[in-house]
Amino acid sequence: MKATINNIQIDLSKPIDISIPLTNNEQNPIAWYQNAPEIAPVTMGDWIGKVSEGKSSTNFNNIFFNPHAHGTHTECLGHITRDFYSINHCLKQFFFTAELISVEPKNVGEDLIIIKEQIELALGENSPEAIIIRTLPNSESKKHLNYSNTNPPYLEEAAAIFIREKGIQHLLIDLPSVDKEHDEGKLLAHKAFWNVKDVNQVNKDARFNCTITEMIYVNDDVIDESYILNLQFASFENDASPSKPVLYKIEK
Ligand SMILES: N[C@@H](CC(=O)c1ccccc1NC=O)C(=O)O
Repeated sequence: MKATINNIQIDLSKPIDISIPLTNNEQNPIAWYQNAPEIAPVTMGDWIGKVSEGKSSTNFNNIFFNPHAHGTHTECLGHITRDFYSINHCLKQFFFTAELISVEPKNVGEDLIIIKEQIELALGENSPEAIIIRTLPNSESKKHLNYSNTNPPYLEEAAAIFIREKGIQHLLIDLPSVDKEHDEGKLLAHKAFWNVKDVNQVNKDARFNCTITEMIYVNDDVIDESYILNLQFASFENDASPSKPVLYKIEK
């Protein structure tokens, strides 16, 4: 099935899924000092919600997980504000022009940092609605890592300001955070991207409709270029929700 969006043609039968599957074992990626997610049958007395156990006609699992800690998720500025803002209210459109770029974070002291100049160079003249940042090296282990206390790479504040000033509304990255793991709550890149000046009293010109998606994984065979992004998430009324970003190649 092909679709033409403005003058752009995409093939809906060729989705490129850049989400990470969520499982209930140690193979699942983990961040922020959590244990693995739990997916297990409901039990009531000696009844167990699992067909293979012989008592239930259906498989009927409870799931316990944390959107920020356990995989691909999309968040709104409610992630850092005193007041409650929900991703389900902030994000009401789901198709965007997008640019995939690959960058190798730079060694600065003990940190690995993505700097403004790298984003600027990789974007060139492009002004997409969404930017997808694939960090190099692009090890498959990103789908299984326990990031806790590993000080993963992050975006410098100037890079986040640059992305905001470019008018880019959606930022997707294959790391657990756009900010340094232990930063005493400074959250410089989050604040810069959303233009949040005071988390206790959100300014009117904060970017309420902009989102950050973390812990994606983009396979090596997907090349850096322009795509159409379909950014979907489960309709949780929460600052963040597990999400399923999907790319479509632009057919020339
Ligand atoms: N860096 C923050 C913590 C932080 O960023 C964070 C903590 C728990 C869950 C998610 C977090 N950030 C996600 O982008 C701090 O050190 O206070």
